Amino acid sequence: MKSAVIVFPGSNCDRDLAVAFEAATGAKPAMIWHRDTELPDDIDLIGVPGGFSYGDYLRSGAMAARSPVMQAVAKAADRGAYVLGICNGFQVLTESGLLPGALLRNAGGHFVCRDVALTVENAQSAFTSRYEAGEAIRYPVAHHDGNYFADDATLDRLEGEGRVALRYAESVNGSARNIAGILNEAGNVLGMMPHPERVIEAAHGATDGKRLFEGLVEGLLARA
Ligand SMILES: NC(=O)CC[C@H](N)C(=O)O
Repeated sequence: MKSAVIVFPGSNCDRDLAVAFEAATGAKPAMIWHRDTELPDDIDLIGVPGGFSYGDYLRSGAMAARSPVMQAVAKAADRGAYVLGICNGFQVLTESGLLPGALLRNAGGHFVCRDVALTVENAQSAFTSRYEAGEAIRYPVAHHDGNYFADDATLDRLEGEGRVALRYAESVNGSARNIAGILNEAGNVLGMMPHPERVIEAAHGATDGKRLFEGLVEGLLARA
């Protein structure tokens, strides 16, 4: 099972994500610099981490989305590799067109940094298979651009196709329909603002995020 974490100038959650991938898969992920143009053909799992790529200049994730490596990420996603974008990673995935919509400035204009209550909406994706549908969980958030926006037709489609994976169970950032995480059409790309990699071991004070990574590994083993 091969995993990779993409590193942009300004990424700051790449190592946390690497620790989470290693704990779940049993092997260290390849750390891939954003200028690289290729990923191994047999890559199974790609993490697009949180942080402030390019200092959030222009729009969060906009410049990173144009990094050479993102074409390789899109190609890997096309052939079914799992792609997990967390926080800035979610912003990069919307900016690069792998996921619909956009992450706008938080309603209220403040950076929000705290644990939030979430509901698992779809427990059938590879990312959420270890949770129950409707389960209440808590992950931390830390962002200023987490206000998910899409037009009504796109939102209706996401809801209708079960592509809202996670929803805030409280008011956090003004996101349309309280959306915290969405899937692509094929279900192998997930973008989410909350940070599961920050709650995977007892020392973190909570372990709600652990099952997300375990579910992914289970999904990959089932495919093999
Ligand atoms: N923790 C993060 O990934 C921060 C994301 C992003 N740069 C924001 O603040 O909106």
